[in-house]
Amino acid sequence: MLRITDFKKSYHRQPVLNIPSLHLNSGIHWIKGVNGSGKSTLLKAIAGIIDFSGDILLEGINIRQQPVPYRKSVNFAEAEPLFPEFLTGREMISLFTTAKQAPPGQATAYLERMQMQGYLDQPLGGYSSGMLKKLSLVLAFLGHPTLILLDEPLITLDAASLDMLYGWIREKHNTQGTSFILSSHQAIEQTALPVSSILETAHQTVKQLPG
Ligand SMILES: Nc1ncnc2c1ncn2[C@@H]1O[C@H](COP(=O)(O)OP(=O)(O)OP(=O)(O)O)[C@@H](O)[C@H]1O
Repeated sequence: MLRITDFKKSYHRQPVLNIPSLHLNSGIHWIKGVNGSGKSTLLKAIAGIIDFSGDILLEGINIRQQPVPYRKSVNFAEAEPLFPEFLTGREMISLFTTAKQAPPGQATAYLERMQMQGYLDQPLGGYSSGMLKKLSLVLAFLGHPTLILLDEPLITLDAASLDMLYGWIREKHNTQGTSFILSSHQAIEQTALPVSSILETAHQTVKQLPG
């Protein structure tokens, strides 16, 4: 599903990640590692929003040579989402529905299940961190991506929303074959999510362990 080769990333000439080769099969992958070990950097590179050297291919689509089809195949929810404060939740949903060519009714179903209808018309500047998190997660599920990247999706969610999110991941994976890479500092129980592999960032590289 995802193939990374000769990957190198530095910030201000300071090396952060060096991954000679990494191949992920279709599945749900959990990325863990201590603070500052490079989890967000790896997810942002796979999402195509930061520069790096090397190659990333998703189902054979090269991030550099075919950037538009590649970006259409990947959805990303950041750890601490930042949205324009003057837009409403409904406007963000509308933008992403168009950009991701989401089928009619898809967003509404997610919004109802997360009980977000009551504040969708408020400007995002007034959203709490949990409300922003839920919005970013709904946006990441829109359309039919091959891969969904979720950076720290579990933080700031209440227990009911967390159960809902686990259900969405299982459902999207089982019904559409969507793969996931999600970072989390807290352990993910196999009963909540069937984890195919664990990726551990340490010593400027990534080690893959069985799930
Ligand atoms: N924009 C940036 N400019 C400079 N250095 C950065 C930048 N972003 C990340 N870094 C550095 O890269 C390294 C990896 O950071 P990254 O955010 O990827 O780690 P992380 O594993 O996601 O951390 P955390 O668990 O704390 O979220 C850190 O040393 C960090 O200081």
